[in-house]
Amino acid sequence: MSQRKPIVAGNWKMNGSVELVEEISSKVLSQIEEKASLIVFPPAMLLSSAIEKGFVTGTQTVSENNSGAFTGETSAELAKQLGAEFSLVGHSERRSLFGESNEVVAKKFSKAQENALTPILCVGETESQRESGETEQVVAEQIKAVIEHSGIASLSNSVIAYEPVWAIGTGKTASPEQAQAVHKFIRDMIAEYDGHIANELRILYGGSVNDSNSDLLFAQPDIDGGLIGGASLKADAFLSIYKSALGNV
Ligand SMILES: O=C(CO)COP(=O)(O)O
Repeated sequence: MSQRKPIVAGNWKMNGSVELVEEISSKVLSQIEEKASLIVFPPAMLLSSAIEKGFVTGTQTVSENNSGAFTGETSAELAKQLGAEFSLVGHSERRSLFGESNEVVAKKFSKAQENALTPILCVGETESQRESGETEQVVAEQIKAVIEHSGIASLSNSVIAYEPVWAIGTGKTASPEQAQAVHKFIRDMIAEYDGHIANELRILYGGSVNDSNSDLLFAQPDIDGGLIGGASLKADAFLSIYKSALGNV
């Protein structure tokens, strides 16, 4: 069991509604305890509603630019003004559907921090990369791109989410042992730069987490909570996953 405060984060992707913000807030917010954080990442259009209801929030991505002629982009500066506190960067859907390279993700990470948003850096391998034994190399490269761009100290004010691409939205969760092995690899890799940062860093697991597998996943020594997709859209399941995190501290 770690001293790190766990996080249960809900990535709504392009789902949800004003009604869902209301429903989840009314069922979940009264159950929040100091010892574990709950964060929601709604679509940008619902950010204000979620903040008004009292959620701790973040954006699902940020632009690597501050402002200007970038139609459709999400500004870290404006998100901060609205009251957002976090931003996902490098989610695998952004990498695969919107062509975000490790270098672009590193710029977004730094733009989030420049605007006092805490980045949650998403990393993870595809199924074919796992099958060919490249998991550690892929994850290491994704993290090293950020270290090269912003320095190792930048990780002290960030969170990492390990989300194997093959487990996202597929119902194929990584086993607690498989997830723990990669989380430990990430922590050990960062410890080679700075042991203190590695020890303090929260590393979340994401990929088909639900209220039946969250207990065992969160009990692993290097898993500090979860980044939840589909199950974060259902108030009861999301609450029960949050309670798994509470149960592990
Ligand atoms: O992508 C995810 C969270 O960012 C995981 O999604 P699922 O929980 O729906 O697999």
